[in-house]
Amino acid sequence: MAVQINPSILSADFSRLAEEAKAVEGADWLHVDVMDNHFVPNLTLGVPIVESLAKATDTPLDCHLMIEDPDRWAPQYVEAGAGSVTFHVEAAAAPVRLAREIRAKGARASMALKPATPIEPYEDLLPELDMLLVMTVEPGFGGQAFLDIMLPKIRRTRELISKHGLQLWLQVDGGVSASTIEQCAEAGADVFVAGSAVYGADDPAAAVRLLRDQAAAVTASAPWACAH
Ligand SMILES: O=C(CO)[C@@H](O)[C@H](O)COP(=O)(O)O
Ligand SMILES: [Fe+2]
Repeated sequence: MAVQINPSILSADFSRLAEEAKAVEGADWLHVDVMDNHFVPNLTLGVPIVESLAKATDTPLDCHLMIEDPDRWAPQYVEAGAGSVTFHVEAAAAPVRLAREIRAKGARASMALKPATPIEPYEDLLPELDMLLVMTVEPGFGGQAFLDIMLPKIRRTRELISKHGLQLWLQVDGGVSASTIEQCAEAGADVFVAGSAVYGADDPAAAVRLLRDQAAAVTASAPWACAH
């Protein structure tokens, strides 16, 4: 699979969301951070805004739910138009049932791990997922510094995906920029969320292209990338 770059709308100007979404058309997905001020200490947006964004752009929506009770809420984000819905395993009561429900409703099912959550206990869940998100900052805010101590977890996750011969995508989110994306790609990530690195650039669409070229140059020689 080719590498994918998902700009995070969290770093955009919220008074011009539709324009900001259009500014990154050409990106693979638009990453939408949903925060409820309970699972994380920040409050962003919810179902009605996702519904509006889905109408405002042709780029598919990658909804990252940083909320309590995703078992109840995640299906509503599929109905709102998200093409991919990520729930946090730390918040889900029944992650397998939830992943199956998201898929049954027609979206890609994805599960996220906070920095202190290991991947190993969830090895058996991987076949239920279309994507696994390894957070490279503590969830809650854009513009934080990349946690390079997450690189071994990215590497171990890629090894587990290869060991089971799975096709699921491995996403990284938090502090991904021109100076960190290559390390993430080397470790085995193939889907890259970038907020401040894209929306903080003078030309967000060009920033997406540059990040994609950087990551692609690394994964071109990765054995797991060739197998896709
Ligand atoms: O989920 C989150 C933060 O919790 C992210 O999606 C951020 O929005 C990424 O922003 P940058 O770290 O790239 O600025
Ligand atoms: Fe996110």
